[in-house]
Formats: sequence, C-alpha cells, structure tokens
Amino acid sequence: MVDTDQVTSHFRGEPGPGTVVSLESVTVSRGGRTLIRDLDLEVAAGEFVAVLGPNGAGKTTLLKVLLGELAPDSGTVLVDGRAPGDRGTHLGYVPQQKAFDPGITLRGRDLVGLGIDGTRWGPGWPSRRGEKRRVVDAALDRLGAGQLADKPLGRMSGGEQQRVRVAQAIACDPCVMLCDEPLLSLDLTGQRTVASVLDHRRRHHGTAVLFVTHEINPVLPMVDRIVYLVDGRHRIGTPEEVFTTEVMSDLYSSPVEVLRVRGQIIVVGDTQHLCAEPWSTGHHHHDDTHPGAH
Ligand SMILES: Nc1ncnc2c1ncn2[C@@H]1O[C@H](COP(=O)(O)OP(=O)(O)OP(=O)(O)O)[C@@H](O)[C@H]1O
Repeated sequence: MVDTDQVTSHFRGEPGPGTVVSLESVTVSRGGRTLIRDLDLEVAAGEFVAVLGPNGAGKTTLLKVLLGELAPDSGTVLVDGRAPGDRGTHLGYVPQQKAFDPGITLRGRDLVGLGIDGTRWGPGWPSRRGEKRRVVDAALDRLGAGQLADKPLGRMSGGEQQRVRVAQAIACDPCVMLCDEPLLSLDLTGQRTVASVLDHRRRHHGTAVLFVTHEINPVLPMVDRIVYLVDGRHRIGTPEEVFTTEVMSDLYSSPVEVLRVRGQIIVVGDTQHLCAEPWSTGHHHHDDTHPGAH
C-alpha cells in the first residue's frame, strides 16, 4: 500500500527550490462534505501531475483552490511562491468545457489575446500591438488552430473551441497550467496536439501541469505523478505506485482489480471509477467489464 505520508514525506515546511505549487495540510469542504483532507503536495517545475477520481470527488475543487477562487478550510497554498489568485502569477487555466453561446462574436484571436491582457502580465505587456499579435498567432499555431484566428467562437465546433482555449492558456507563458479535462470533445488528432503542446511546455519551459482527467491512458506516458481523490481520501504517487489492486481497493473501500494490457491501465470493479481507455476510442464505455466513469 502506498502510504500518503511516506510518498509525500519530502515535503515539510518551506517549499523546495523549483517548486511551483505547494499545498501543506490542505483540507477543503464543499456543500458540507470534506472533499480533500490533509493534502500535502509539492509540484516541481516541469512536473506533470494527473488529478483523478470519480465524479464529484473534488478535482475541479482542487483547481479552484489553486486559482484562488475557493479558500480551503485550513492549510497553506502557494502557487509560484504567491498566494493563490495573485495577479502576478503566470498561470494558464483551461476550464472544464462548456460550449460558448452560439451568438458570441468574439473571435479566436480575441480569446487568446485575453489570456495575455489578463492581469497576469501586468498592464502594458506586450507593450506593442504587433508583439501581442505575434504571441497570439504563435499560440494558435502551436495548437494547429491558425485558421481559427478570425472565426467567431460561437461558430466553432466544441473541439475547435477547446484548441483555442488551450492556446489562450499557453499564451501568457505560464509557469503552471491547470487543465480541467482538456481532451474532452477533441478528436484523436486534437488530443495528441493538446497533449504534445503540454508536454513540450513542461519539458522546454519548465511549466508545471496539473491535469484533471477521467482517462489516464491518453496521457500515461507523460504522467510523473497522480493525485487520486475518492470520497475525502487521497493517494499521491507515480502511476506504478497508485495503480495497484491494493491501493485502488483501499481508496474505493471496495474490491477493485487493476490490469495492464498492452501498456494501458484498466481498472475493473463494481464501483464507479476511472476508465482507462486507449487513444483510439475517444468515448466512454458503460459496461461492467470496462467500467466507464460516466
Ligand atoms: N458551488 C458549489 N457549491 C457547493 N458545492 C459544490 C459547488 N460546486 C461543486 N460542489 C460540490 O463539490 C463536490 C466536488 O465537485 P467537483 O466539481 O470538484 O468534482 P470533480 O471531481 O471535479 O467532479 P467531475 O468529475 O464530475 O467533474 C461535488 O459534490 C459538488 O456537488
């Protein structure tokens, strides 16, 4: 069994050098339920952390705490050495997907530009309009979305909107990216593009990535650590440490079996949990042998 204290025992007191996100003894409740209890977590520059758990476990809640939108009941939270929500923090956020209103006339370029205008860079950056345009175009290009620059958001497909959202999140050159199920509604190419953009950012720019997902397999090759939340309990560790029959059964308080098939993780049990799907399916299953999360 992975003991939470053991896995996180390196974290005591001050965040270490290169730490981008640190949480110490963080407890968060919502609607009268404690979702996160005594969470200790340090995320290093360049680290890719997947946040997993069933519906309602508190994954989005954890991101909201890091964004400064929600205060924990207790504990200490720092993002790039600052209090969450500090305007000086270079933070990229890809919110849980919600379609834009079809009537919205804002264009792709405008949305990405907002990621730069946002107060994070402080007023006046980039000071020249040409420079801003270059940064916006580069961000869209990275997502293979150059052709969406002048398209109104309301007339984009869900997947196109998602690419533009990710472009917006990287445009401010973030030191941390908080991504809430960013692969949803993307086709295979879109999923690969987004995953590789995130991987490139963390490798070449030291961006720490917190990635909320229901499906570990599409990002498994780049995941350094997992934070797995279930019903107020959590486990932190590498995929090898967390995805074991013992740890998962303990987390779910119910017998769960973890299988590895051709490099993919499959979780089998009679409780609602993570569905581990291959890249190619792109949709959720709902049967007992390959239990879909939703
Ligand atoms: N504004 C709110 N006020 C009170 N409770 C809330 C609020 N938003 C969410 N909750 C509750 O907090 C719990 C955690 O929600 P959260 O969105 O963090 O879960 P999640 O793990 O991201 O779930 P999902 O996989 O469904 O996205 C849920 O039980 C939810 O009902």
